[in-house]
Amino acid sequence: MRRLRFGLFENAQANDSGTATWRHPDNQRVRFDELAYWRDLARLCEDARLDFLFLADAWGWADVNGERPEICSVEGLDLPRLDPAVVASALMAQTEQLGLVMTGSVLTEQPYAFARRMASLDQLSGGRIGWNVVTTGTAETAVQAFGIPMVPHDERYRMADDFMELVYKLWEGAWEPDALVKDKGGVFADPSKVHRIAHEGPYFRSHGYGNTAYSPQGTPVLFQAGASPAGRAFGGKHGECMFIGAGSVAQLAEHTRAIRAEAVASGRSADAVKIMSAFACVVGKTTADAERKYQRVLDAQSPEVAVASYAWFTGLDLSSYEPDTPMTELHTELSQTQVARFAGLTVGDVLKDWHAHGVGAKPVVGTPEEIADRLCELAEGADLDGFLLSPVIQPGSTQDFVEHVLPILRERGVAGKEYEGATLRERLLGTGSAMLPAEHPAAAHRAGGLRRAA
Ligand SMILES: Cc1cc2nc3c(=O)[nH]c(=O)nc-3n(C[C@H](O)[C@H](O)[C@H](O)COP(=O)(O)O)c2cc1C
Repeated sequence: MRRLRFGLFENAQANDSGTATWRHPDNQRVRFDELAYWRDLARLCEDARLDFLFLADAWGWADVNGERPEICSVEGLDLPRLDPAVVASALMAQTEQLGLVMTGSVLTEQPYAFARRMASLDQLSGGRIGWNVVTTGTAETAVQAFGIPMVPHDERYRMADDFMELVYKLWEGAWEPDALVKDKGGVFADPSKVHRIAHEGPYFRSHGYGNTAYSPQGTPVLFQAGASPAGRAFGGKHGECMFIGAGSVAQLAEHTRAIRAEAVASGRSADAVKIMSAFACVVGKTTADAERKYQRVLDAQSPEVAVASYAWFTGLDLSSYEPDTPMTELHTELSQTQVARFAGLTVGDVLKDWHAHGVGAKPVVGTPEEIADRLCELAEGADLDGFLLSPVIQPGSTQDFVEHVLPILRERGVAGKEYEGATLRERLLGTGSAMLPAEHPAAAHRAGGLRRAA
């Protein structure tokens, strides 16, 4: 079996994934607004040699009939949060090798400013930055906050394509990697390696010079998690690493086949995209012990969050439908995945279940051996390249995984013991280069001879 990659899913807010676990006595997530919480967590990841810490993000909030329900404040469901770029920036100083991946939205960001922010992070971290490209699941409320028009689901992916082309020009084409000479007796930068860029796209335009020079990776490692047909096509074209939700071997295998087929359709090789599934687990000394531990997590959560939480991700108010309405009758311009995954169920079923794990799936609950077995079964059966550990509570879930499950995976030779490669791209993609490979669409925007040499 191939060597698997591991990342930790995080979110700079008190709760995660549409659940409200903050009341659990051992859950430290409620300290998301303290630097010490993030420092300790990042060091835990780095000491365990996890490949990266991922900071998810959302701009929007839950909206039911034009109002943010009170339960959202009572349970800290959707807001408040911190900016992931600021958290990543703080954490690069607390770590030396850990990859730092953050979500950034093509709907709300300005590409020129965003390109500079990411290049700055990549520069100062020595090439440890990844960007999870999202079109924003919570778009309907986010656009109100930004005072911009709503863009329908599939069009947001066309907008994303345009955004990518512009940031590729800035990251790959504006400054050549060896443009900075810094020779005090000669030149600071070689003018022949600094290029004017021009972009006149359907959504974005920019003319002029890049505000930052070529960073260690040029383009940060590109992550993507769209699961709708438009999302998969976008991921197959641009993504280097795709996140998929948790599921059965058959469900995950269907996802990986579709994503790899999209990569091939975009002229890339099937394994150019590394696919990581979200994975939550509750570890116990015995299966019964783990079940008890999980029950305490469930008991800490209020079922009242379900309506608001589902509306946050989909804009749909499930309380306004008859409970026996089939989920297939519902449509959203927000996260279509969160409707499609419940195809065989009714509105009532989803309302009963959603508060327990929100966008996530039920965790694997068991002994370290049972969890390691399940991870191996999923990876092998569904052609996965790794897992994104989704903690149930923090830092307990991460500690349990690192102390009890990871050593078993190492013994089996499926998890690495040391970081290999200096940059996040070299480590995750095994490309032997910090730069994107020549077959990736970004490489077409590279300036001069570097494009051919890549
Ligand atoms: C592991 C994982 C992490 C995700 N992180 C984010 C995130 O941080 N922000 C966000 O808006 N959507 C996030 N998503 C959702 C997707 O990126 C995508 O926006 C959503 O599924 C809607 O697009 P779709 O209809 O194409 O699936 C995540 C999905 C998965 C599986």
